[in-house]
Amino acid sequence: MILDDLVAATKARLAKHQSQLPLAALKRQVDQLSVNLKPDFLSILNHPGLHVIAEVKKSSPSKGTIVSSFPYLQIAQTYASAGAEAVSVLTEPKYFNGRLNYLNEISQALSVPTLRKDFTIDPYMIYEAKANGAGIILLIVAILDDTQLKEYRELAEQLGMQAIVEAYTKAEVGRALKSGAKIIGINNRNLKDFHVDFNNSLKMKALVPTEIPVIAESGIQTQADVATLAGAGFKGVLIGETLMRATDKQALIQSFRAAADLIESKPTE
Ligand SMILES: O=C(O)c1ccccc1NCC(=O)[C@H](O)[C@H](O)COP(=O)(O)O
Repeated sequence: MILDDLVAATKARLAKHQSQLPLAALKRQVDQLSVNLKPDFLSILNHPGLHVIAEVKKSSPSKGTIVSSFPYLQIAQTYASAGAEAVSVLTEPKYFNGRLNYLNEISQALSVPTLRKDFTIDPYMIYEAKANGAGIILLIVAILDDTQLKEYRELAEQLGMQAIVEAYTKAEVGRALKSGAKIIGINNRNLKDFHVDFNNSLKMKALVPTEIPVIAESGIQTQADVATLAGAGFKGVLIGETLMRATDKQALIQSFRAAADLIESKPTE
């Protein structure tokens, strides 16, 4: 099963990183970082409207190579100048062709927060995210136990970051809420078989109290999709493949934002 493979590969990578840079040394790097002046992601989501989180992703397990040309910094800069309010950067190397240095360079270049998109399985990876400039990490409910979910989110917050706690099923949404998640991501992609169902996020959103911002993730393709999610009360959309394949990324992000704004400005009946 792909999720097991992803976790196994992450464990091997983690062990390698820990032997190259022990946790104590990584913590010292984090202690020496200058103060983060970027907007806080939770405050961004709490502003009215739907916020676009645009993803920098070269490959994926479900699609293989998405783009052959990958000027990651330029792509991230285009996203931010088009109005994306956060940029997600894949750092998983084996299945997504991601790199930590992409996160580092993009974080340094942008004034919007960056998400370390990876399979967080150990506190070490949270310090690594911080050391490489991330303002947000991802915690996937399906690969963490209840104690890890709570402790890893709290560690991220202590380090001045936010955690998106990602759920796919009703039970996972329940566990995300129980763990005290302040931001919930609902995936439309089943990470066990890659199947994407756009309606999954719409169904699961109803289980989350309205005061907790919810982000819809995966398989978002059109202005109509974005409008539907805005109308359903989502606070964010995480969009990867559609943007990566777009020739005019700026125009596409602007059209998504316009579609969301149109719904926001409609008077309620
Ligand atoms: O994208 C995949 O194939 C994938 C497979 C297994 C685990 C995670 C996977 N993707 C990570 C993501 O969550 C997406 O990159 C993100 O939600 C954006 O999705 P999309 O807009 O469909 O590229």
